[in-house]
Amino acid sequence: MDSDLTQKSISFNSARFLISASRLDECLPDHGAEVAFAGRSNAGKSSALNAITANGKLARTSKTPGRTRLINFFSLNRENARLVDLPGYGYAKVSRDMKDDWQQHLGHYLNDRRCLRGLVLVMDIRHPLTEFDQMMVEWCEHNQLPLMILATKADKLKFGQAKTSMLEIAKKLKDYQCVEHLIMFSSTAKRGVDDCRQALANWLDAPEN
Ligand SMILES: Nc1nc2c(ncn2[C@@H]2O[C@H](COP(=O)(O)OP(=O)(O)OP(=O)(O)O)[C@@H](O)[C@H]2O)c(=O)[nH]1
Ligand SMILES: [Mg+2]
Repeated sequence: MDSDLTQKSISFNSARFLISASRLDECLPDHGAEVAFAGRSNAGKSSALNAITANGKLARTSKTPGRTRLINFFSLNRENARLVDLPGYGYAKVSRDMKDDWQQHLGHYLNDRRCLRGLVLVMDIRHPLTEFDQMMVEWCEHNQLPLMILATKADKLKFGQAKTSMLEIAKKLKDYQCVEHLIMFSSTAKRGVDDCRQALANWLDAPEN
């Protein structure tokens, strides 16, 4: 029988917390399909995950940057399909050592995780494409990893301003093959959630390469 027909369609509402890891060797076995959420501290990664899974309590969010300090894994209704909330980068208030430590573990995860199917790069629509964001885009391009950009907190701008910002982001990214989706997003207003879910389901459904 065609295995695609036997696969359950992915339901994001069924997401559950699995484990937290501070290092690559604490992560779950590298099987199945994962999509990770990366971005600056306070950009809105955990909030985006909560909007996508329609579960406000799934990933912890905070007004204070640096809330997510571990790599958090969330299961979906399909065995071995997972969403991953990564610690934010660029948080200035932690010590240099701690910062290096995180970045190293993040680097290990991104470089070595074979089941990673795509990266969701979350950026505040009012401060898009920071230096670190650009590094992530370059990294995805270099590693041929599909990239989805969520320009979030769109509710903080008037619609016209948000549109202009999207056009500017699109212009800056037009030469990157890795950018598969650029979505105007708001966790608060639930904008872009359906488009994001659709794109995530396609990545998680794709056969292993
Ligand atoms: N208005 C508005 N606020 C948002 C939105 N998304 C997130 N926020 C707020 O932004 C702050 C940071 O959100 P988080 O989701 O915790 O950010 P994060 O990227 O996970 O941060 P770290 O875990 O520190 O890396 C919180 O106060 C959220 O309520 C949004 O779409 N609209
Ligand atoms: Mg977070």
